[in-house]
Amino acid sequence: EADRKECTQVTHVHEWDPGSVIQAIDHYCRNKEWAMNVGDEKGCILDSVVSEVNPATVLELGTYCGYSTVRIARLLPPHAKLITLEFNPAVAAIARQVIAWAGLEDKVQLVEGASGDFIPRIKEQFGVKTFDLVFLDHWKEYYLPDTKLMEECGLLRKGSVLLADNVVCPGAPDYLEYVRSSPRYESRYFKSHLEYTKVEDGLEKSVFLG
Ligand SMILES: CNc1ncnc2c1ncn2[C@@H]1O[C@H](/C=C/CNC(=O)c2cc(-c3ccc(F)cc3)cc(O)c2O)[C@H](F)[C@H]1O
Ligand SMILES: [Mg+2]
Repeated sequence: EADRKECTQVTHVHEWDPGSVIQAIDHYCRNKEWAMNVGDEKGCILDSVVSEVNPATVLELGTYCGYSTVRIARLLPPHAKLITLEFNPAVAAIARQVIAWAGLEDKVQLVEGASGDFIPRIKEQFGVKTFDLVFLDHWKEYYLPDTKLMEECGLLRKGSVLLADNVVCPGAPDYLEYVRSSPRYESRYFKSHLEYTKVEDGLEKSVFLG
């Protein structure tokens, strides 16, 4: 199981490496202007789940500025692929820079478009059969419909892990109800805090049982 080790990051800012990109964003959002990145506290839980799953294929719904994209991609084994979906072009352009600064372009495929349109096309367009890990961090009311869509499109296999941000704040009640009551999922809540604040939030890790 993913442990909740305190993850202390000591990074030497030589050139733009993933650790210094992560540190720079966290520092700015904690001290200058809040932003809805998963952040350092929940980020450590994300790190431990990624390390535990050691995925060859990852799907991220909601790239935003690319903070969690960098957190995930930096931990992927060689030849692993992360597809991240973002439908706001301005935000996608920022994420591309953040991913490039971290030197992770060859592990990440940022696709501009809406999850509802792209999920049904991922198989034939990107040659992905199933995802080992899905990180949900887009508009919260789409967590459930998109999860059902991924099931219908056969993108999940026995053992696929769904990790959802913000299941408490802002909350995704219908999604939580679904993954916690469905016999097809084994779900676990990782209690944490809303990024850069003391407000409760957490990640829900749900293993698809096939
Ligand atoms: C619907 N399909 C989509 N397809 C592709 N990209 C998408 C899609 N939907 C959104 N995007 C893209 O994904 C991002 C959206 C992220 C939404 N995130 C949040 O709202 C969110 C909100 C809070 C929050 C908490 C407390 C408070 F007081 C204020 C805010 C905290 C969090 O960690 C969040 O993740 C991006 F912006 C949008 O273009
Ligand atoms: Mg979030």
